[in-house]
Amino acid sequence: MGARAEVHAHDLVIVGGGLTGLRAALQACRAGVATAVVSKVHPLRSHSVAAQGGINAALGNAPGYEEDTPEAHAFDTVKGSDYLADQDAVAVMCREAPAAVIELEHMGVVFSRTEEGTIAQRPFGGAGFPRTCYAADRTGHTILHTLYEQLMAADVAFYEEFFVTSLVTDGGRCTGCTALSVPPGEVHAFPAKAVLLATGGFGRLYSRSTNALINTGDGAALALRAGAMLKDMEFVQFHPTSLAGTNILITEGARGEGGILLNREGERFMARYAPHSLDLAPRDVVARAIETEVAEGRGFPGGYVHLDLTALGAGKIMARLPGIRQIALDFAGIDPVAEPLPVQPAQHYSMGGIAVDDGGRTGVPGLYAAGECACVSVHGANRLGGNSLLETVVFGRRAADGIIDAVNARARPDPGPAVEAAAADERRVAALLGREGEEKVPALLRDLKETMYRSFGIFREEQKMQDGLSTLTALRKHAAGASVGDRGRRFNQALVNLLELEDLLLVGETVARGALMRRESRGSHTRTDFPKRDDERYLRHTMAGLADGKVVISYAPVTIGTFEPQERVY
Ligand SMILES: Cc1cc2nc3c(=O)[nH]c(=O)nc-3n(C[C@H](O)[C@H](O)[C@H](O)COP(=O)(O)OP(=O)(O)OC[C@H]3O[C@@H](n4cnc5c(N)ncnc54)[C@H](O)[C@@H]3O)c2cc1C
Repeated sequence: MGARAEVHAHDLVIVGGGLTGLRAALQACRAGVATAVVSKVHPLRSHSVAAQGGINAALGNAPGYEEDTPEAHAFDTVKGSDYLADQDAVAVMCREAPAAVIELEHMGVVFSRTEEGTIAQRPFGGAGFPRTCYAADRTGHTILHTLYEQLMAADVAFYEEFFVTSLVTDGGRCTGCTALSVPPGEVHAFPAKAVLLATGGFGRLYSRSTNALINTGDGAALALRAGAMLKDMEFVQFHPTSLAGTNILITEGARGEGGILLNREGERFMARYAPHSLDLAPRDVVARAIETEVAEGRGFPGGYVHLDLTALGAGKIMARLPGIRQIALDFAGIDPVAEPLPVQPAQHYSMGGIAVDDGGRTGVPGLYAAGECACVSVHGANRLGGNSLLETVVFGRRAADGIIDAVNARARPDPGPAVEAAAADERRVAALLGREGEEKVPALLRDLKETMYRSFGIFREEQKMQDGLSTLTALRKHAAGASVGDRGRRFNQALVNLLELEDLLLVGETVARGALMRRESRGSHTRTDFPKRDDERYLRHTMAGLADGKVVISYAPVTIGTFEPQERVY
């Protein structure tokens, strides 16, 4: 080592090759912006590929539900968010949804069809209409492959297996990033006029998660260290139905198609929690209900309830939920055509993220963010299923549109600061590889995840959270001396895991501090010691920033539009 870092200069560097990153890249390339996509895995292995149930748009294609509108979609979204979403951002997303879905169809996404041949739509939780467009139960896979195909014909540079380690700032402006090329184990410099973070969520902060192993909140940590703010980090979604034990997702589409939840007594218990919406209440409501059934002894030993799809029949399951059937067969040895599935809640989605406006701008000039790593605030305290895929394509495109204008007006930055940052990260990598500490990364990671699940899970309470925060502080100290084990440079996954652990610890602290300071229950943030929503004190966004290396919490107003906050009843 010691040689000068390799330098890759572009107008725009997009960090992340999921749906957000690819949709943004397509837009930027088509406008002639020299664009790079940097991703720690091959883009088609991005977590978006696992999305199952569908993408929302008020197309009104379901027979009998033709009167669906973007306004109805916006209302459901705002109510689902427990009124914490910014209503101007929600209006943008819902208004642009039909065109975004039709655009995907025109690119080649093979959506499932109605009898009439239009895009089929299924009911999803918290939605007043069947609004979720789907490709069986492989919607993310289908869309991601289509966007990737489109990009094969565009002039974009892909850097795969590059782990972004730092954002570069020069005079307060973001002028690129540095990334560890994992195969040789070298840090490269990426000077750029703009950087768009599209790094996905931080699900792997929790011991029970439906997320891919790569979802470690790197983007949020990078942004925070570069001076950007994070927003509403305490709002973490737990999906009600993951396969018990493995926590692989069983899509909400399974209930949308008619699946029902039963406790050990064979009771359709959702009738007690959401008498009108039943199994299709929003996720926060259903996850709490399952957790309560289990806690009160009406679950099955091992902590789960049943999701019964048998009434759907083999034909419907094969046509609409083939992936779910295969998952159940492969990972539980159960055929849902004949038997109910054991399900339990698991962490699923990060509502909070890097604070941005509806053009993806963070507070740091030149730095943008979109998709699950960002918080434009369309999900508030609880996301509705099907709205995340929508967010990726709508706000991925919008961020790119803003960036195109911005980069066209600027000259390329001096690459010097990026080169210096790469050299600094190279020294850091060498130091990490040389550490002799006793602490091992896998054990620290396990403690962190279990702490988060125990202290900042579905039900939260002051003392448990204080204990959790103390453990996080201790874990940060231990991690500062942890050794990597493998000292080699090539494909050093243990090194990547240590870098991810550092990011998760920082992100975890923002979740913890936000949760402790929000003394109310709203959406996914349920405090047993403060069970009511408190609009007077907490109808506001939690903002987390870094000052002298410490997480500092402040608050920002919520944008209310036509929908006045009301009690949520389902
Ligand atoms: C199992 C499952 C099913 C889902 N189903 C649905 C659904 O049906 N409908 C719906 O609306 N939502 C669904 N969601 C949510 C939705 O899939 C995600 O929110 C969305 O796909 C996120 O897309 P993204 O582009 O923002 O991030 P991702 O797809 O997670 O992509 C992140 C990218 O960032 C890269 N990256 C991260 N860190 C770094 C780093 N340090 N350096 C370089 N690259 C980095 C990764 O390599 C990856 O390419 C589901 C989620 C799960 C877990």
